[in-house]
Amino acid sequence: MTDLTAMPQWQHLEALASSIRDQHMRDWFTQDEDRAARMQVESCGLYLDFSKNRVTDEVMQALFSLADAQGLNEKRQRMFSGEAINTTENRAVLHTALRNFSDTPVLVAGKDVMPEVRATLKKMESFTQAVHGGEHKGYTGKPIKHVVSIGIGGSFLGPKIMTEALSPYRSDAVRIHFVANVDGCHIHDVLNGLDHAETLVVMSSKSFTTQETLQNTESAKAWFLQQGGTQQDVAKHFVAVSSNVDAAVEFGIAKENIFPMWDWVGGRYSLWSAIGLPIALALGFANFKQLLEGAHHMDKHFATAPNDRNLPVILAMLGVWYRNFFDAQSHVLLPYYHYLRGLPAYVQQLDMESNGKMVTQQGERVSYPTGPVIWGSEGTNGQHSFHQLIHQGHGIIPADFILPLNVPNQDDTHHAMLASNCFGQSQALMQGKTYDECLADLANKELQEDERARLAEHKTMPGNKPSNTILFDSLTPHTLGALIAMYEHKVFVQGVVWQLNSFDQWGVELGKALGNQVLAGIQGDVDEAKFDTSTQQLIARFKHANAPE
Ligand SMILES: O=P(O)(O)OC[C@H]1O[C@H](O)[C@H](O)[C@@H](O)[C@@H]1O
Repeated sequence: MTDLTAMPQWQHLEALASSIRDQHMRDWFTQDEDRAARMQVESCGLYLDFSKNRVTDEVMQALFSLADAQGLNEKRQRMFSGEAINTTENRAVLHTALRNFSDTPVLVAGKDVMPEVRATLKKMESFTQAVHGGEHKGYTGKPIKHVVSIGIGGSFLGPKIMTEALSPYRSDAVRIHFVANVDGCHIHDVLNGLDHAETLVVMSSKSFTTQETLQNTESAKAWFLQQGGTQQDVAKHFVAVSSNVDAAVEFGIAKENIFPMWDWVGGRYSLWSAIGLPIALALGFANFKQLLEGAHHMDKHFATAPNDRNLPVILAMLGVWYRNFFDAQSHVLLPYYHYLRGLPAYVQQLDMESNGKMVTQQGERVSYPTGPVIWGSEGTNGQHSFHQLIHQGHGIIPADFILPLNVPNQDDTHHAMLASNCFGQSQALMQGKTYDECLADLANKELQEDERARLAEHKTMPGNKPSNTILFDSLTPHTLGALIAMYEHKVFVQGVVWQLNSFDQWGVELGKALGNQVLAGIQGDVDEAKFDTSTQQLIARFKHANAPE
């Protein structure tokens, strides 16, 4: 494989980066009245203004050439058609099949997966309707009023964050609660006060081997039995979602209560599968289906739109530009919508678990930076804390501002303030405030000249800080589906450019394995001498603090 950094497309980008490094976006906007009108795209209900980026038309074309040279078209086609592009686990990558509402079959090793996908959706629909309609009753005959969703990682973030984002669509039929952490405080707080006879537990684990989820489900089961349920009643109150059906049955979940998924669905891409059951239970199946349809819409856009009109491709290549040619270490997501406050955490797993890698598909060490740190939180809160660093800190942190143009049940003044803060921040980041402007502001102050100069230096904002602004009419399930799929495909495109396998997660696997070994150490099942001395002393302290009196 050619070294990425030796490719002519890469070197051309390096030259372009040097040539524009000292230019300011502020001047570009003044000199080019059409800039904003040219650098905008709209599709699937999402509008993107990417004009506040440190790019010229020539840079964008050069970025697209790099994507093409890296085989984006062919690799995208291979993903959609079910080839085993996850080459370290020899798996297809088909979250797109889970939301495929076309008639096109999707083959994995020669077998069409669509009939199974449709059958599982049907099962989810019937189950959701039975719970909401009161036909699925608890063991005492009471209807289900509370759903406790247990899972972690992709089996938690998608259901939790999508449900939260679509709060205005929540069904009154049930209340949903999420438990992820193995920290007992979490499950204790959630179960405390619930009536076991009207509670349904949805246990979600693709692998059915995840320690946290197994333990939390055991604790929920113990609580259920302690409250008066019997082993026989468990079937009415516990269902599971897993690709490991045998392990789920062995664990004690009735076979008919298991919603299948498949190894070609990655954990962080799984909300579209039966892992989304808690979303359907919280919002109703019709809304869950709308979410899938929005994502399908984005899939079609991603597969067919030319690069310069293609939302995921544009976002991905801007990210490559800053990561590789401007040394940006991180990327910040700023949703200006309280219900979408979980988006940074969602994209954190999606992006960092996918592209936080240093070895190419061919097993060679990369010689260039790959996935950035993803972080962020809701606006306007961040403006009163970490935005300081984005405005005046060292280096650049590209930002995505995300705002619904309409919000349900809200005061117009609040929303106008929210929007003006959002637009005002991206404007401030772009234009900054010059030393001379700051000096002029201090002109009337009774200060010595050198003091005035010193203060002006502190107040100067360099500007030239890049951002995208993503707007949509209101956050419907359809729009949210499109938004999430857009970020999924952005991550895919970057993985293609960086030559990574975006679909495995060996780093996480090691942590899981070592965690289990340490547990065996704490429980006295293995010789502690096998651990390093630091780990030994930590275990010893823990044991001492927990020793029986
Ligand atoms: O669904 P499970 O098999 O329980 O896995 C839950 C999570 O486990 C790991 O930490 C993986 O890195 C995640 O991608 C996955 O979502």
